[in-house]
Amino acid sequence: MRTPIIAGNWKMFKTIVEAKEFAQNAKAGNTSTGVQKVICAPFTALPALSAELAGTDIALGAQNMHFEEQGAFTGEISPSMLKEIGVSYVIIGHSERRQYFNETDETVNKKVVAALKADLVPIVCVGESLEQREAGETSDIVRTQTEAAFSGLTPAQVAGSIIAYEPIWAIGTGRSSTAEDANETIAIIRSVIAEKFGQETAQQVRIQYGGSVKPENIASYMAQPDIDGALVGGASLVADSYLQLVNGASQR
Ligand SMILES: O=C[C@H](O)COP(=O)(O)O
Repeated sequence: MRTPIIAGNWKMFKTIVEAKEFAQNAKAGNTSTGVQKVICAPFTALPALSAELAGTDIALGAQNMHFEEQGAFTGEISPSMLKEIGVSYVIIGHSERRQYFNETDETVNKKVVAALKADLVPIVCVGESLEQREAGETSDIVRTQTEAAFSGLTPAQVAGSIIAYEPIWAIGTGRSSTAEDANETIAIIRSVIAEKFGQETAQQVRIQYGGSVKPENIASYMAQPDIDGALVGGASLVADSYLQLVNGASQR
């Protein structure tokens, strides 16, 4: 049985003061068990969150990192810098980074390799645009992105990673994929993992859905057999809403 995982992706929201306030509220209302909880915050808020959330079961994630350990890469953050401040997860290949910051399948792969080497759990994002969906290319796109992201890795490394299926047209739009459609594409991603790394790995790797997930619809996603949680943007910004998502996932 795969443990559900609810990861909040705050994107470029929250100052340190706002992040601390979230952490205090989340700690006060955090009663659910059986769900892995992760908050992926802006770099600047991570040290304060690390201190506030110490001793809780809410883990910290970053939203990006460089694949090199150090070097002349102005503005970048390395895997060990994240580890040093108590980060355990890192989102890699989010569609916003692919779209606005030149992230490619090749850099995604390098980052996944570097994250695992540094003992960070990568949350690898894949997903199609509306144009690609309407052209019937969804399964080809997620196949290509999944194969590329995990190229050269061992089955154990893949089993320990998280995949987030996020159809780009559903991100921040309020237009979520139906739970059935999301499950269908996630099952395709799982079958790609099975082909490349074996059935056992495919049954172990956790695959989230992301795109306009809210407390009101989380249960419908969690009721699907292949959906193991959610990567949530907007609805993870308020502690009460984030905890409701966690509660929804714990009732699976
Ligand atoms: O990483 C999270 C996703 O981009 C989803 O964002 P959203 O929940 O605001 O649609």
